[in-house]
Amino acid sequence: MTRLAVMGVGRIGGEVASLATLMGLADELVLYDQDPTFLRAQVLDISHTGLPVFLSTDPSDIKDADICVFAAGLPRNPDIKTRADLLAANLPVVRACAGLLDGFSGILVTVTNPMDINNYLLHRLTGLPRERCIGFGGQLDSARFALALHRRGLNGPAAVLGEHGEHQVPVFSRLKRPIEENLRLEILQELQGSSMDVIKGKGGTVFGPAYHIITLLKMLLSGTKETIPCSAVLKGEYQLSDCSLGVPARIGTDGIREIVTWDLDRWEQEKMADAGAFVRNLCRTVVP
Ligand SMILES: NC(=O)C1=CN([C@@H]2O[C@H](COP(=O)(O)OP(=O)(O)OC[C@H]3O[C@@H](n4cnc5c(N)ncnc54)[C@H](O)[C@@H]3O)[C@@H](O)[C@H]2O)C=CC1
Ligand SMILES: O=C([O-])CC(=O)C(=O)O
Repeated sequence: MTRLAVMGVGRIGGEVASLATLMGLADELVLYDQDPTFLRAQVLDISHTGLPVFLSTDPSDIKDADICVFAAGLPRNPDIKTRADLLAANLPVVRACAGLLDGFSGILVTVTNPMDINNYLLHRLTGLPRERCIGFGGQLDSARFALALHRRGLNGPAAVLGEHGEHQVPVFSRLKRPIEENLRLEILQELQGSSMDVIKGKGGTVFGPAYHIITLLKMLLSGTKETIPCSAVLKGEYQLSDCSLGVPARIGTDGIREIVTWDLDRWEQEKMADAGAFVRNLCRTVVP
């Protein structure tokens, strides 16, 4: 029996709950949202698939979930420039929802922006071990990076580390040929703006994130031990601590099995250090 909880069943949470049902990933879904009318509508809509999934809206069922996807809170609109600008608005949401995770011992997948800071905050507020707190965003950024490379006729493993935000760190040193600084900066700038193009056009990103969240859930449920970029609470890895940041991590049924150390080049090391400093400073403002 697999129980999946989704907190915040809007654009992202709703799509994940729907896809998980369609793909038969969970036997039980616990859905939670602050808007009871909307929550009821989402539950009814999923139930009308007729698929054999037990649906609960009782928040006390969240604590027994195997995995909880946290997607509650405000998304960006074209007036909100960076994901970090959502921190103040989503802080009360994270604090309120952390209370519902009392006694939860499954794996928490944090999606709500600013995701890295929220993942760290939820780790601290819930006391969940860091291996069970996975911040989602690196897979999505990496897919966008792969597209940017492909458009330029470049190939190779595309991975983005660092912040899920302005301080993202595309890893160029693992590509087949050296990439000079100007092109790196051009691609970085393109990646920084890629989700805003979707937000401006349709109100928010959904298909891309939902696909990669589902892929992550499948990894967690099957234990394939793949290495993916995701945000992890760091204790000295990449010379960083007291924050959560995008790093390569081997995933298994218990969450993060190992944070993998890649040899980054000087440009990437500097960008990682900048990302770490930026996220750590924000973490300090929210963690007592
Ligand atoms: N990490 C990533 O790669 C991505 C992160 N995001 C982030 O995910 C979050 C959700 O985005 P969307 O689904 O597009 O937003 P949305 O507005 O469609 O859905 C958010 C849901 O959260 C609910 N909510 C708000 N406050 C709540 C509370 N205190 N308790 C329970 N539910 C609450 C709302 O009622 C709403 O249904 C945003 O912060 C967005 O920036 C979105 C896409 C990708
Ligand atoms: O950009 C945003 O606000 C939503 C998000 O995190 C993404 O799609 O990567």
